[in-house]
Amino acid sequence: MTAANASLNENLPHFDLVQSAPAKINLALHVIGQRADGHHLLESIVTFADRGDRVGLSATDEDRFTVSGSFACDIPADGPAASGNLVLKARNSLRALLLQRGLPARPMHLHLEKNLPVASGIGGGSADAAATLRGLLALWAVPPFVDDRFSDDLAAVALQLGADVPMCFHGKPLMARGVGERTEALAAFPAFPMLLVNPRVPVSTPVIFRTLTNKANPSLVLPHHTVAAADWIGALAAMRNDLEPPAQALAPVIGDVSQALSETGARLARMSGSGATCFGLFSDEHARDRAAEMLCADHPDWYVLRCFSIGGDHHDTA
Ligand SMILES: C[C@](O)(CO)[C@H](O)COP(=O)(O)OP(=O)(O)OC[C@H]1O[C@@H](n2ccc(N)nc2=O)[C@H](O)[C@@H]1O
Ligand SMILES: Nc1ncnc2c1ncn2[C@@H]1O[C@H](COP(=O)(O)OP(=O)(O)OP(=O)(O)O)[C@@H](O)[C@H]1O
Repeated sequence: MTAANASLNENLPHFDLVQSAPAKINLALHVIGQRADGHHLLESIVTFADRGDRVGLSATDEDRFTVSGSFACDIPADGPAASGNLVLKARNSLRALLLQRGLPARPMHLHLEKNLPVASGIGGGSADAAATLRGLLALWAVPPFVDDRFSDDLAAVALQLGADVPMCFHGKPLMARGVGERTEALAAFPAFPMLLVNPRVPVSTPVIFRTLTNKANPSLVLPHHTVAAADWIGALAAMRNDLEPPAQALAPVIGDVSQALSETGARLARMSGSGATCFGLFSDEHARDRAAEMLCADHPDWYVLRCFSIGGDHHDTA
């Protein structure tokens, strides 16, 4: 398992290292089966926004955890509840893995800047966990090949933290399979001007999977040939998010969000993950910004984030 690059960030200047934890977007998500343990088998085209949460890390004498950001109030962060935070779960799991091998994992101050809405289908908690793993691997100076099994054990730790954590650890456009743990880079995948819109209704992932009735949908067909950036939108439009019907049944406003995105000029609008956030892909930045202004004026209570989706390592511009 290889991690996306670490990045220093000027807005959290007091930390030794700042890792970005970008929003994850399921551009298409097909549910094609179910395992005996109840987990669903998925095929998903996933990309990431250039915006998200941030995790600051600094070596210190005693472990600490602090939070800030617009959505800090919505996550477990204080007292015993804090141990349920995916940042601390990630730290504890990685530390246990290193200690098993006799490697040090010294105390750390971890700070989470929570900018993404919680339980919103854009993998905020998973992104935070993946960013924590990346940052700790760097600051704990874990040698790239601890032993033969380390990479497999690290992958297992990531998956145990959440089905979305392996893809967030990868951090670049990808095709995910299995329950989300098998990732394959989409190196030529384009970047798009994008809006993320959430009606501020939290949606529980387990509830959506539980209420899903159609568990054996047609497979996702990736284009065989190299697709020009602009043609990807057409290819994606022929795909689906199979979690959208159960999510809309639970939160009908998701349909309103998707429709509003289409009506304001999105070339493709769809729900991400288990909802309720919907993404809109736009032909250019101006069209995206006009749409954002209209959506904010018509729905002042919705969360609207202007961003770009990131492209693969070898992408052309859309
Ligand atoms: C909907 C997606 O976001 C798409 O990327 C993911 O499949 C969900 O990823 P996640 O939020 O990290 O999910 P987890 O925290 O691992 O799982 C929450 C619950 O969702 C259900 N779950 C999750 C993933 C999966 N492939 N099948 C499932 O049935 C299980 O009931 C599980 O207990
Ligand atoms: N750092 C964290 N950020 C967000 N949620 C967290 C965090 N730690 C624990 N949680 C808990 O995880 C649950 C899911 O939150 P999250 O925001 O990751 O959901 P999501 O965006 O729907 O994820 P996905 O797209 O992976 O299904 C919430 O109940 C929340 O309380």
